[in-house]
Amino acid sequence: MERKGKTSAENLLIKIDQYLISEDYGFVLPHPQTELPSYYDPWMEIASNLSQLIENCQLCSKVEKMPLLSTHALTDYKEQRLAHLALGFITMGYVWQNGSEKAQKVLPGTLAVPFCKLSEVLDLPPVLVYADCVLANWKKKDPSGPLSIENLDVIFSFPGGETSKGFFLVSLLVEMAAAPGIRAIPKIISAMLHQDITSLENALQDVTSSISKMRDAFKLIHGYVNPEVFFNTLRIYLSGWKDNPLMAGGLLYEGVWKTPREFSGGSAGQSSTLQCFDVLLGIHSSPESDSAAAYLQSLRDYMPASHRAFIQALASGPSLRHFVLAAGNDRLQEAFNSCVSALLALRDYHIQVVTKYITIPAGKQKRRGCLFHSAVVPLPEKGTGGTSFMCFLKTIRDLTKNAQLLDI
Ligand code: HEM
Ligand SMILES: Nc1ccc(Cl)cc1-c1cn[nH]n1
Repeated sequence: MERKGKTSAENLLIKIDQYLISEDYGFVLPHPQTELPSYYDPWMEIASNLSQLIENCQLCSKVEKMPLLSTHALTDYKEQRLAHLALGFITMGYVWQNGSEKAQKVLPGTLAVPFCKLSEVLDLPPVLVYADCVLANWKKKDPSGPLSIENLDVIFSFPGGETSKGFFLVSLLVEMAAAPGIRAIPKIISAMLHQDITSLENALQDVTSSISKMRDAFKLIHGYVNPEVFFNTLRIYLSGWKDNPLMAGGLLYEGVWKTPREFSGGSAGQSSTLQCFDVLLGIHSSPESDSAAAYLQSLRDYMPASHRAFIQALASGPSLRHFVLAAGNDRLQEAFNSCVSALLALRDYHIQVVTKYITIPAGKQKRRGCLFHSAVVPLPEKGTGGTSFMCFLKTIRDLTKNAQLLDI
């Protein structure tokens, strides 16, 4: 998709579908494939019945009896994304089926070998990523119906039933709300290159409106995700094995690598949407000096390669911040600051949600005196009860706040 000899700005003016970004769906995979050729039935049967197999303690034996399948028949991109999604769900289910304190440390070769081969083809890590369980894990119930949560379903889910489904579908609707903002980005680049202030102002208003609609979609979380089920069940299955005290050294991928390998768990920090808007607005643009920014930047390795390339092209293009500052135009600066304010409001709202869905249930669990381990988000208490992930979120929030352009 990158054309040699073109500047990154000109590359961005290539239609975004060259980066496998949809005009209508943004980074969401449009109309994901829901079936694989029957040769892959052993994978699809397990992934489609994961919760029941875990509940009946049958997952281990099913995986270990799985035939070693070749990935060669997976030639179409949407087939490959569905297969990575299915193997990702099976892998998380297999590792965490006995709870976070009794993680399986070895992934059987019948799963590890095809998962790693397919991950290499897609340039994704061999772990369930956000692009799997949110962006490629959806279908309409009634194909002629609306893109509403009532008419959407997931392809695969974890234990935690409706909460698992709701968490992925609410995230999907947040991503879909971003589409108008993402398709405004090439218009912004073009307006800067052509010194077109009016078009730039209009495109920035599209970004603001889109981010506001993301927050509206986010509010659905309260009606579809239960805090206790999220905290005690779903969160565990999204856990990774990087810097995870419960899986020191990571997971051994049998038949692939001789030593265990570390990979992070699923996180919306892997969302190309939020990282795009951060780069566009020049938020936390110094990973060398800011560990939170460095952590987020490291998660780009967990994004589809073409989406990662789009963010990199955006980051190496003309600075919107500098353009707006140099223009010395009040209305343009207001339009820029409205984008930042909308993103700040989204992050503030997110922190409120995290308090309801993690901090409060964690406090209840502590008061119940349970041995407390968190896998998906290590929750070491820090000083005055400030946890590392909450400090991380507030750092990113504050970096967003500081991105406002001061009055001319
Ligand atoms: C029950 C709901 C949610 C909880 C408990 C939650 C929790 C967290 C936690 C603990 C982190 C920091 C650690 C990490 O990276 O995993 C985080 C990061 C993040 N979450 Fe969520 N989250 C929730 C829903 C969402 C949704 C629906 C979105 C948007 C689709 C989202 C977007 C993000 C982003 C973009 C980050 C990276 C930090 C940032 O850019 O601000 N979260 N979330
Ligand atoms: N919304 C999400 C959906 C899926 C997965 Cl795997 C993670 C998240 C998330 C949210 N915040 N941090 N991670």
